Amino acid sequence: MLSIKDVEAGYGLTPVLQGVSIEVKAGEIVAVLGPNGAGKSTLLRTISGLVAVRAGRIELSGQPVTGMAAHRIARLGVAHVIEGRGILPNLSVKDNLMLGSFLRPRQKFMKSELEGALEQFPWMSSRLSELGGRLSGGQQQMLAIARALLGKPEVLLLDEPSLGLSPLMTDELFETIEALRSSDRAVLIVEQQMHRTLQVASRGYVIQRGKVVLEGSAEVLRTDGRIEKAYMS
Ligand SMILES: Nc1ncnc2c1ncn2[C@@H]1O[C@H](COP(=O)(O)OP(=O)(O)OP(=O)(O)O)[C@@H](O)[C@H]1O
Repeated sequence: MLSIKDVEAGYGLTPVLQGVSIEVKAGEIVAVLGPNGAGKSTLLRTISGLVAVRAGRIELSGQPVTGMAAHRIARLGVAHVIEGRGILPNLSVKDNLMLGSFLRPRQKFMKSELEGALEQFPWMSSRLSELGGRLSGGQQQMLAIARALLGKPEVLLLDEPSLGLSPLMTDELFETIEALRSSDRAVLIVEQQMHRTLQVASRGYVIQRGKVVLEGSAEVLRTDGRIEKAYMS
């Protein structure tokens, strides 16, 4: 579904990703872990076209998207829930949700789609007319995810969704993420909460200084002491 091969990317003169290769198949939740500044967010930004690819290639369901503009990549089915939620605080919850369907201009925003989203996030039903900015941090994060899902993405990129959430909201968020597993969607999640993430992911990659230093099944990574080392050094 999503294939990243030998990708290099960075900002100005600073190289960040240095030959990163990652695969995410449909139906998988794959974790990207690693210390602060390793390049995890840069990896997601490179996939969604917000940061330019300097070398290597990115394919989406076999189609090359390397160097494509971000809006085209989004249209091909990549939804990026950026770090820090990114909802529009002055729009209602419903309007925020409706923005999720803008990628499919020829289709009307179906009532049934909204109902589908609300089934997944039942608490939203009673808050549809409230301003997004009045929701708690965790609820805003769920709203950002619900909005991304309304675009019916093939690939969902989640950047540190638990950042700043209370332990209770974090529990709820991880339950939501686990429920995102579906046979036709690939999810790539960047998280600091290593153990929690490896409970919902099937596989993971550990990035250190812009390189993949460890990869494997979540089960193996959970018990691999090298993962802690990668965080320390
Ligand atoms: N917009 C930017 N301009 C210049 N350098 C940047 C920019 N964004 C990130 N960097 C640098 O790129 C490197 C990788 O940052 P990135 O945010 O991808 O790391 P990360 O692994 O996601 O870490 P964190 O968990 O702290 O967000 C860091 O050295 C960071 O300072």
